[in-house]
Amino acid sequence: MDALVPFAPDRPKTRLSDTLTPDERRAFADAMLTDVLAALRAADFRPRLLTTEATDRDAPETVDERPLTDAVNAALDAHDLGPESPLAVVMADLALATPRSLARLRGRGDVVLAAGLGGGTNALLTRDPGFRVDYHGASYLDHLRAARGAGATVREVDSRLLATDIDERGDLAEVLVHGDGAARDWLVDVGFAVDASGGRVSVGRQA
Ligand SMILES: Nc1nc2c(ncn2[C@@H]2O[C@H](COP(=O)(O)OP(=O)(O)OP(=O)(O)O)[C@@H](O)[C@H]2O)c(=O)[nH]1
Ligand SMILES: C[C@H](OP(=O)(O)O)C(=O)O
Repeated sequence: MDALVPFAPDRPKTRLSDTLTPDERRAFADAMLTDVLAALRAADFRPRLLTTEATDRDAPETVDERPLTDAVNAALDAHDLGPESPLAVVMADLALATPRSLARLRGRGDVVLAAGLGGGTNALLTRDPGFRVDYHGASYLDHLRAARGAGATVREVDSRLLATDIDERGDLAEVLVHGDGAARDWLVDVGFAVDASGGRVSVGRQA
């Protein structure tokens, strides 16, 4: 089963600008991508990168410089969607995604949606030839509406691991606490650690 992984390596993770330098943000985004590709493969998906610039990854890739929604919809146009040929779309910043959580995308339903915290759509799978995406904003609600409007049956996947996209400084604590892959290793290597000294969990960095 094919899984499209959108990836924008040129200026990634701008919401982490207060915490990581541009080079570090690129390296961290790359480490998260490593984890997502590994988890997809372990869940028997065939990952395919949809990237804004060429990468040297060992995965097939389409380079498309258009904004996210246009690029994903072009990939949906090009895929012969149907019950026997679904396409998943899984974001590259799901550092906690496990094979088991990703496998839930295969559930029944013409359109299967895994929400992100904050209203986004971190992962989906469609078998419906008429469904198209509209990312950013409350895209989860937009996707629910679009799928129902197209007469598709919808299944929602309620998964903490898929809901946790890593966008902001506070999200790094989730990676340090729950992650066990390249993204967590990268954070530890550059000096990040969980700081629970104030009774609440945050992240600190050693100089
Ligand atoms: N192909 C493609 N992927 C994108 C684009 N914008 C974002 N992505 C990817 O889509 C996923 C979700 O991205 P966001 O969290 O919205 O954006 P981001 O660039 O990672 O982070 P911010 O700059 O903080 O918004 C990540 O896997 C990004 O790499 C785009 O224009 N084209
Ligand atoms: C791609 C976008 O991600 P967010 O900007 O919500 O992290 C969305 O899920 O619509």
